[in-house]
Amino acid sequence: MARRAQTNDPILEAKLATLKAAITKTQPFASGIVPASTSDLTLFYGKDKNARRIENIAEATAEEIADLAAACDPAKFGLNDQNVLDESYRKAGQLNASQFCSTFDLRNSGIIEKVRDELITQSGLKYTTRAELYNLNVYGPGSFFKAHKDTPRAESMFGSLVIALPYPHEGGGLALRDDDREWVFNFADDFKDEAGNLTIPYVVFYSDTEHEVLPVTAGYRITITYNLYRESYSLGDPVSNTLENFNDLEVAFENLLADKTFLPDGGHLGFGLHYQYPFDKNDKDALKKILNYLKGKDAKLSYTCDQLELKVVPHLLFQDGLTTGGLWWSNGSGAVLIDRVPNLQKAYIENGSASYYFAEQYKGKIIKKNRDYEDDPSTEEVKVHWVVGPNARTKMDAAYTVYGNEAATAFNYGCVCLIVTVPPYGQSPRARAVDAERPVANEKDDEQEKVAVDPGEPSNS
Ligand SMILES: O=C(O)CCC(=O)C(=O)O
Ligand SMILES: [Fe+2]
Repeated sequence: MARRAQTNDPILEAKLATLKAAITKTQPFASGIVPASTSDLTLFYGKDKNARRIENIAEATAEEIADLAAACDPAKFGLNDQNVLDESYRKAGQLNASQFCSTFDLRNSGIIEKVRDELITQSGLKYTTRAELYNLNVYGPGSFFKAHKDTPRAESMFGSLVIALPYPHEGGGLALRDDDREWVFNFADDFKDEAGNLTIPYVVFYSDTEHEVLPVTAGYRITITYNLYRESYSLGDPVSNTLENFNDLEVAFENLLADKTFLPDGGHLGFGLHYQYPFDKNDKDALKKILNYLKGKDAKLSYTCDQLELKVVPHLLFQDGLTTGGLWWSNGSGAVLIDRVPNLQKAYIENGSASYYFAEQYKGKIIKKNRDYEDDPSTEEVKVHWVVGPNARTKMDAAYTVYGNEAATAFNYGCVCLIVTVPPYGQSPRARAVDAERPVANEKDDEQEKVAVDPGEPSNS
């Protein structure tokens, strides 16, 4: 059978584009400076009973800093599930949380409130943050840490915080990258405020944001890192609704739902998520839980769907012809969405199709038939209209090969799509027309959905 032509309906495409345009860019970080009094700047460190003490790091002598640098271990990094020492990738000294103590008082510094205001509530979320002390890093001349993401240590880990102790150095910018955007923070420029008072600069970012420490050219760059965990959670902080542009997406959705020519028989909208999410590889229900800890604009999308009572289900996308967890899936360009975390250890398909395997084993939805199985009538193809097409982040192989700051253990970043179900026009008045009642609850069960047969193909965007 000839390949069916893709249903490229320019009017529909234009409508989907209005939704995409309303998903505004958000920053993956918050940054600033906090005042530092001399009582914040004492550092104790050591690996034996005789800990050393630097009274005021800002005034430390060269000997004191040399002694600190000598006490550090060479920092490793995580390549998949191994901790690797490779000074062409990461060259720095490190002490772990049991080997140093700083008098800097994070809890009273105001940084946690900044995280709340700038990273959490702006997405329509509300949760408290627990910060766990992680490492002290000492970068002397020639030290650096190449591009990586921070290894998630739990499902609830969302952020990484770096503070810099005010010791002079040159170079060593912290670069953050998000798609085609890059920000570089030179902490050494921020050790004093305009009035000349000592300050501590910080950057807090979603841990899956690619970042890099550029080479230090002089002096010592001394940072303390913390892992940030989400503690209690609830949707919809009213504060966020007052933010500019916050409702753009809701309005765009409402306009489409009120338009009777927009998917009159209902359908599925696909959104490749912008961020990656840690989930427990051994918890098959882990995927559903990510709705509780989305970040930035992903959280805003789910919040908006919740407001409109649209059903949202997280899925993983597998495509044929990709390596996944070291396995090579067959060619044939099929694609499948599954709504649970598969056991990749068990999944070995020598000559078959990954999409068919996942469809069968995990009740996946084939969104594009493998060429070799095209005539197989047993499988329906589900049409997904991609608002934000699956991208590099949405591919599972990206999730299973990771440069992290520590070896991955039980948690992996997953690349997740949200599939939003649009009810047929007139069937769900709350969803389809702004001021009507809505009959169906926004259930998040794992039942297979009944879907229309319609050929489809994910598009890259
Ligand atoms: O020292 C820094 O600025 C960041 C260190 C880092 O990225 C890490 O420890 O994972
Ligand atoms: Fe890092």
